[in-house]
Amino acid sequence: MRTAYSVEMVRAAERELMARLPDGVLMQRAAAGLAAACADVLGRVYGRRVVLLVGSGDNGADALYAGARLARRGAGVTAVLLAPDRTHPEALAALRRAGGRTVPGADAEEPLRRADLVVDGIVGIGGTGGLRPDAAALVDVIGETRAAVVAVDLPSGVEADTGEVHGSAVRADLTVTFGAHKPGLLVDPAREYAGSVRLVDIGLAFPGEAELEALQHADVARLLPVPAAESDKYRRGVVGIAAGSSRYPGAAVLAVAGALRGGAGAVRYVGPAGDAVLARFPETLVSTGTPEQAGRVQAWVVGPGAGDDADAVAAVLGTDVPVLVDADGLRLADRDAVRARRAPTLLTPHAGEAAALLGVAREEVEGARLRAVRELAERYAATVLLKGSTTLVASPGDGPVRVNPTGTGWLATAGSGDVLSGLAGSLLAAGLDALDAGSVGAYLHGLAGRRAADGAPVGAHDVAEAVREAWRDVTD
Ligand SMILES: NC(=O)C1=CN([C@@H]2O[C@H](COP(=O)(O)OP(=O)(O)OC[C@H]3O[C@@H](n4cnc5c(N)ncnc54)[C@H](OP(=O)(O)O)[C@@H]3O)[C@@H](O)[C@H]2O)[C@@H](O)CC1
Ligand SMILES: [K+]
Repeated sequence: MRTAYSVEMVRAAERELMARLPDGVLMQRAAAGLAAACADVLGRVYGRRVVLLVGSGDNGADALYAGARLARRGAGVTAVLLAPDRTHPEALAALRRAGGRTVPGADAEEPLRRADLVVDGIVGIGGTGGLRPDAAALVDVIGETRAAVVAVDLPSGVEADTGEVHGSAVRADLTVTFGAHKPGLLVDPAREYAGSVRLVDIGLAFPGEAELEALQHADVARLLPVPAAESDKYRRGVVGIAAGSSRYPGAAVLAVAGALRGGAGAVRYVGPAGDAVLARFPETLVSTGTPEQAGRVQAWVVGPGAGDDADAVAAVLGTDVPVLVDADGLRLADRDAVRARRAPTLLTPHAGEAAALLGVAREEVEGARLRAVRELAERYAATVLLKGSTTLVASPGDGPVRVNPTGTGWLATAGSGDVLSGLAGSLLAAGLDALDAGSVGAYLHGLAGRRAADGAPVGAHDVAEAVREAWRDVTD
């Protein structure tokens, strides 16, 4: 499991460790890791031109100490001091001893334009709000150069705890982060500014819960249902799909396609698209009538392509088995009925649907995904999977939010969400709890999207087909 910790927890871990170590040890560990990463980016250090952007805090000090290491290996290092009077004195002295030179912020443009590498030490976890104007002006210049950009701890200007970006921020090729990932490094839009992320272990220990968790192959393999020798379809779980309409029969087919690959023992379909479903998947148990009249089901998926069938949504919410609500179902679901449920409920909105549920603009959700997903989970007293450029899954309360690491832009294709709802619903029927079903479903779905795309556009149907390949990848 990969984890990310809030600034508050990183600070607490830092205090605890610093109390037991001589002064400056942590910063030297950070600087050594940072310098090594910069050397990797440069390939050859000797003779290369490195510009450090140095703010007034310890983030700038890390940059200075790493710059000193690079200067000792023959790089030409120039430090741009944004706050010359408040620069970390020892770190500055170390850079000067190593032969580095300094310039004030006003003279940054010329060295920046000639740089091979820019090290962003403007601000780290101590930053709040967007960058100040002098720092923001430098960011604009970096954007015009060919230099590689390495961010220290975080790209300056992004919010460490939320992944929000207010105003301009540094766009890095690589972010070297210390002690733990910060939430912003894993959540868009900030994640996109971070480039690739390298974690330098400086010895911090975290007794409490993480803010974010990202499943890895081994975690998913552990959670995936495996049929036992004596399994029958009911023990493996039957998932009911109440989806599709005469206008959107395809949504039903795709949800069933996902459900068949999710590990349930059987898929039951209820709705007006039974013929289309059977034509494609003869193994489906199709019933006409309402969800209450269908046979035994261990979890329901309701909503994809459902049009205005509010009765089906209400009927499914009234059952005492786990329920996944997606697409039209989200609009039709009564909030109090969701809140009143005792069995697990998983809502799977994309940003537009989440915005409608929260009564805000879509951009607001996209700019603050973590906040939006937690807020929805509280309001609905349900687990919420927020789809998009970073898919997040949150249950009510303060526990860690799951962030999906396998997403790909290729999944932004019509019907892809229907496949995910079937897949995650199937995992619910197989006995996973809502947080696990949502995050394992998103993981497999993302991997399947990558597998199916392999660098070229895909349709949702291809993604469903590739889920088995993804499953094998994970359990291999
Ligand atoms: N945690 C650890 O274990 C370790 C942490 N380490 C390192 O320490 C870093 C944290 O250092 P930190 O606490 O000194 O804060 P930091 O990020 O440098 O920023 C504070 C300065 O920035 C300024 N400033 C604020 N907002 C701003 C803005 N929007 N735009 C521009 N400027 C802004 C603010 O100025 P002021 O408000 O005072 O004018 C203040 O002086 C951390 O990220 C990591 O790199 C490692 O060395 C080793 C172990
Ligand atoms: K930084």
